[in-house]
Amino acid sequence: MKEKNPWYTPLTIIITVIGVIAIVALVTVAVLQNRPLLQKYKYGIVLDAGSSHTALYIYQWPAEKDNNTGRVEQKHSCKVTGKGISSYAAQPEKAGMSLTECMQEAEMVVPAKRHSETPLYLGATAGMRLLNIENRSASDQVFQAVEKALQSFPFSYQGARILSGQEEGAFGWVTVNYLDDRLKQGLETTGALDLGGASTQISFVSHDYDISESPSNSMTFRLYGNDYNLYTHSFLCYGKDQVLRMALAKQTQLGPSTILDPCFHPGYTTTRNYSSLYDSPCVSGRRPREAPTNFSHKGEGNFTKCQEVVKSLFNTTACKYSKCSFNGVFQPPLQGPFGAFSAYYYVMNFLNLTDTSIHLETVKNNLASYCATPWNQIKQMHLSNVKEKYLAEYCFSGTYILTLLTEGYNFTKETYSNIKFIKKIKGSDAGWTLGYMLNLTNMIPAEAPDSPPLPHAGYVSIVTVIAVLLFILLILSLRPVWPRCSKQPQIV
Ligand SMILES: Nc1ccn([C@@H]2O[C@H](COP(=O)(O)OP(=O)(O)OP(=O)(O)O)[C@@H](O)[C@H]2O)c(=O)n1
Ligand SMILES: [Ca+2]
Repeated sequence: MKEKNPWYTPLTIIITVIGVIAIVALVTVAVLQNRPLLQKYKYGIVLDAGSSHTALYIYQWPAEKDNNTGRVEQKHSCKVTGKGISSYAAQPEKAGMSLTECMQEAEMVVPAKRHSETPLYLGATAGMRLLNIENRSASDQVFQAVEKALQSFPFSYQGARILSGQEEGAFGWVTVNYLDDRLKQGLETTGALDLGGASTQISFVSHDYDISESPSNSMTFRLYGNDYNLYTHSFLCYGKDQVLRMALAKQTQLGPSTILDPCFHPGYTTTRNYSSLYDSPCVSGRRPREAPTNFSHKGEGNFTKCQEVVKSLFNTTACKYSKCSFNGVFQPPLQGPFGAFSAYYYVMNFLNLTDTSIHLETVKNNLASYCATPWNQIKQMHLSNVKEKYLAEYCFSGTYILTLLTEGYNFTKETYSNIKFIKKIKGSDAGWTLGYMLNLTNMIPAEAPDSPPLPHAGYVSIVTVIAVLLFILLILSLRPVWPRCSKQPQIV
């Protein structure tokens, strides 16, 4: 008699079909239930009203995660044409008008249905701090004009204000460490070095930092369940444009009609106006009594002499603390890696000196030979793609940066390589704006967010494996029944 295959019984077929359908249904439910929702974004806009220029940044993050784990990233940036808003002190309405083009761009970039819920902030830094010191009512008028302009756009306007130096430094630090994913993971943090046109900031976590020594330099944060005790300081007037004024003021102290400046290339010559040079609170006290209207500014191209001029702008003798950077400002021992951005990056990138693994002496030698290059030659090489104003100043700026880092902040030839000159981190610009927005929108929680114990893919795989195992078990448990019914020995 032909033996019937027990696997082909109707019962087995029915069980198999039902089992397969059940597994498919189970896995489909698991996949669909936990599938990330269709990516929808929310947006935030921050205007960085710096001393030299204004830039607009648009950030985006997944809509369903805005309160904790979602990654905020830079979606778009727009550089406002013209100078910083503080330069419009004499005609404030123009400060507002200058923002129009970038704001219109923002209207295009942010989807219309998100406009009304998109927060819009403007933060002003050292240029407005100086204007506020110099002429309070002019600074108020600039703000009024800017507010009026920003309110005419369909976003959720959240205000325009001057950031304190501490905020500027601390938010730059938050940005760098947020983008590097160091905060969420509780890793060692990166210090932040920001060099602007009118001020410069240094911020880092130092374990040897005793807050009580200088409470005004301390900022404490609790982020993702970790406590940070941040040291931060902003030096007003030590941004590269104001330092250049101070350097020129130092050299024109006696009111000569010609100065031979070691920080500019040999053959460089221009006429400058005494009044506009001294038109800043950073130098106004030094104006010579009997100065001619103009002076002739000629280059000499001598790095060593230039460094002496720059060094003379740092007071490194007076210090009432255990340790100081310069001008009597407390600074704990430097610690960890540092990211140096904004003008640090622009200048060192132009000079091809962003590689900090190169020995500091070699960096200085390269800069010295760049400074000694005749102005004509420099123009021939770069004028086609770099603005003449920037170009003329890179020797000075490079010298200032190296002097600030070594003589000011006390980086040594050994610790210089801890610095990385950076512009962007994972597509977002390094700067204070992202940290500012994250803080104002409470997007970094103080405590570590609860996350599901398993990632989505892991969950689906485990459900699938368990379902298949159960099914096999079911089949196997039925199996002993079949041979008994079909293979019964024949009793003769
Ligand atoms: N390609 C560029 C762009 C800018 N700069 C210089 O970099 C400085 C400005 O840096 P930035 O970070 O934009 O300063 P602000 O934010 O405008 O100034 P602050 O932060 O002090 O308010 C200015 O001296 C500008 O001349 C430069 O040398 N090369
Ligand atoms: Ca800046």
